[in-house]
Amino acid sequence: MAEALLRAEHLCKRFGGLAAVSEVTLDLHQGHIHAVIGPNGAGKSTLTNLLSGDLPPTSGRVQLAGQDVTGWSPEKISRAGLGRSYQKTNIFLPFTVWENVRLAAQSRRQHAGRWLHRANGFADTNERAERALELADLAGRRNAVAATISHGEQRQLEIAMTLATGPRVLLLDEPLAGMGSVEAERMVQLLRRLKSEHAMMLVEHDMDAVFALADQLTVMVNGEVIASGTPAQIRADAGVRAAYLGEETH
Ligand SMILES: Nc1ncnc2c1ncn2[C@@H]1O[C@H](COP(=O)(O)OP(=O)(O)OP(=O)(O)O)[C@@H](O)[C@H]1O
Repeated sequence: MAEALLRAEHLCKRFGGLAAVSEVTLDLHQGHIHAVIGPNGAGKSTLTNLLSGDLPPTSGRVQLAGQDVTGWSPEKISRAGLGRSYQKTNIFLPFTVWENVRLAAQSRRQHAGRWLHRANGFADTNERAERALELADLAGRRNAVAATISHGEQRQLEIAMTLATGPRVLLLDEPLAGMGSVEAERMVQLLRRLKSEHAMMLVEHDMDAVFALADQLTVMVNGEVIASGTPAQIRADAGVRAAYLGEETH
């Protein structure tokens, strides 16, 4: 397999006496979805925050496309190619779908200051926003005010805003949360479409979606990885069934 686009090595995060993330090592590869699952409080959100730069690790390293990005700010990590969607929405509700995506695309251009570069920068930004809108299947809703679109469409918009920053690595935090079955299926199709061009980490509680999408799963319990492997390996893992999956795999 080609070199990982993102690599976490021996990541640890302590909050006082609590080890929220302990010695987590994982790789994300282009064209693969790596799902991270585990019960509430397992450390999945903390791990996501460590990879995106929202939290500094207590120890361990994060490499993005071969570069050590440990301790970098979220903005710098975003410019280096990592896109993250949040559980709590970043959408500006009074703005249209297009305005939200355009603003997200523009956030990548804050260092392109010189007037000579402006015209090109403007075209690039619009192009990236347009492509993100299409990838997220929202082109037909571009003029709708964000507050008026459905919950499922708002989650699509959040993905579109992440895509507009031009990431190679996507960290998706519960993209199916609160969705009905039709919306969930649409999101599963969307994530499938995004897979070939990105390395993706998916944190998700919907096990049907996880097992439908993931190429690899890492299972966390109490901050530790208790298993990592293909969906078939994880389904068959006695430790995982006992600790977490048991009831859902009957
Ligand atoms: N800022 C913080 N300060 C102190 N403890 C924290 C902080 N953030 C998370 N924790 C604790 O770290 C542990 C892991 O939490 P985390 O939110 O990462 O779990 P999770 O797997 O994402 O859970 P969920 O599925 O409910 O979102 C929990 O015990 C939580 O209470």
